[in-house]
Amino acid sequence: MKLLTAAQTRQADAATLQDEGIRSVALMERAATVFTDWLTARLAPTDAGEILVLCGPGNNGGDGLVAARLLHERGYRVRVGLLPADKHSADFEHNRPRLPAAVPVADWRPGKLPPIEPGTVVIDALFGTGLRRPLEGAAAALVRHLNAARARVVSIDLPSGLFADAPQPKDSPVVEARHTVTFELPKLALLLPQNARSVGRWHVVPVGLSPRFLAEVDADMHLVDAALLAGRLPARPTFAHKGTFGHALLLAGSKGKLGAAVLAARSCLRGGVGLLTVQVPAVGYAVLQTAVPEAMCLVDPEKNHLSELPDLQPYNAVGMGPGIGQDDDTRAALEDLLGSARVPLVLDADALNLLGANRPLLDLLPPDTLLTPHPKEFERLTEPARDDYHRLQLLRDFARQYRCYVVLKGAYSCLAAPDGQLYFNTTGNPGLATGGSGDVLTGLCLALRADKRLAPLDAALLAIYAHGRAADLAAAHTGQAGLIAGDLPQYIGQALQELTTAEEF
Ligand SMILES: NC(=O)C1=CN([C@@H]2O[C@H](COP(=O)(O)OP(=O)(O)OC[C@H]3O[C@@H](n4cnc5c(N)ncnc54)[C@H](O)[C@@H]3O)[C@@H](O)[C@H]2O)[C@@H](O)CC1
Ligand SMILES: Nc1ncnc2c1ncn2[C@@H]1O[C@H](COP(=O)(O)OP(=O)(O)O)[C@@H](O)[C@H]1O
Ligand SMILES: [K+]
Repeated sequence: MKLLTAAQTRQADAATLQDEGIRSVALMERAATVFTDWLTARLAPTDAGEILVLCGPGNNGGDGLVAARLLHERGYRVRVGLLPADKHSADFEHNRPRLPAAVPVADWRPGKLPPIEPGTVVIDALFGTGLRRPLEGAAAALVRHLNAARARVVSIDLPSGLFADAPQPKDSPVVEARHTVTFELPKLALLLPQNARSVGRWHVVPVGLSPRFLAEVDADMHLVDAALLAGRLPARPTFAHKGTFGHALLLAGSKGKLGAAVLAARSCLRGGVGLLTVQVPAVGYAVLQTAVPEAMCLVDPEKNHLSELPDLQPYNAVGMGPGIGQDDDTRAALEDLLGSARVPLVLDADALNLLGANRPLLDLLPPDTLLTPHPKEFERLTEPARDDYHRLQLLRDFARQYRCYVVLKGAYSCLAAPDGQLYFNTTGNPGLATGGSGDVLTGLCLALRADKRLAPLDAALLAIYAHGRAADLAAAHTGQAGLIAGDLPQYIGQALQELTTAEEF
């Protein structure tokens, strides 16, 4: 699925009107109806009390007016507060007189803002994708007043005050919603940690935007969902043998961090690799052979840390990083790997920290290398980001400059491709916020990069999605708090199976 900018969202609206030959008030009616359906499915009239609908001057306010009318018709008690404005959109003007007389309407002016009782259900229809500048004056006063009340706020399309795809100044107010019900596609703003307090939980409701436009529009941001991945993971052929899926080499572990090697190795195997060899420092030999008997084990000459590479000739992909520490010898081995590898690389954790501490090594990164930093590791590779939007820009620039794939990990992990496209993952849950879950991702990335049938982009997309999906499957049994990284590998097979393309008839 594509992610649209605010400008593209406006174009999508216009294309929908044109393709369907309808007027914009009809689309507004449709949007407000699906919003109202969403709300009434979750909130009975008896639990709602009197719902307050706060309307701005544009089409977001128009949606609010229609929702107020529909809620009244469905037996809810409703009142409307209007933000005073010199000018209103045509569709707002169209719907203002259609409010039933039984719905009280008042202008909500600064200095005379009525109290909002705690627990009141408030529909925030002040501003949506048409916000042009940060809120100030009457709008800012109203939003501050609303945020001070401990209301149950549901925002239509976007929390008012938030730009759909750009940061706002820190001191400009934004509605703090419990739920944001957004139309057709999520907006970038909903995916970023810095907006979590405003967005609450977000939900997408369909308004039937032009499928033609959505197929044709040239987006540079995408959501990684099952539809995007359809057809990217071929079934295992009947006469497959272990060579079909590649031989991976994993360089992982140091004294006290052998667990990272074990987790990544198990994950790589569950990811479907044909053969796996793990090189660990001597201290890890018995650990690896016992914990992961399916993997072959090479022993580094050093006892406690990695110091050199084996002959790379047999391998189809090499992964390095989980638990390796940052010894000078290990840095030398990484440098050797960057200089000599002729197969896909996956770099994570301390391999990234070593790159960050030795920036000239970045120029040795082979094209199509897959890096999986969390935000702190990414900062070490680049620079501190001013905000989440700036971090995405740095991510995009980095992937372009080094022609590599970079997964910025977290909720809605973002993969940047060498062509500057961004892909936001939709699977996973906060149960993944536990030590070792990143090591599991590394192992899975390595397995899919070793599979010669997969393009680099597809391998990376499949890995981040299946990793999160495995966590969702695991959490159904363990709960989020009880989820540990060691639970994840056993669900990777199911996660991948769900994505596997059935053989065509
Ligand atoms: N255009 C369409 O066909 C549809 C639009 N929809 C709704 O329309 C919204 C977008 O509507 P609009 O484009 O009218 O935009 P908004 O309603 O989000 O805001 C635009 C209005 O606010 C004013 N404004 C912008 N920034 C301001 C600021 N900082 N301070 C004070 N006033 C400010 C503008 O002058 C304009 O009157 C969407 O978010 C969605 O809720 C839905 O009805 C679906 C269909
Ligand atoms: N709140 C969250 N929601 C979804 N995924 C998350 C969340 N927190 C962490 N993750 C995922 O968990 C993994 C954590 O990786 P990382 O920070 O490297 O952990 P570690 O170093 O302990 O292995 C990443 O894949 C990240 O996307
Ligand atoms: K809104």
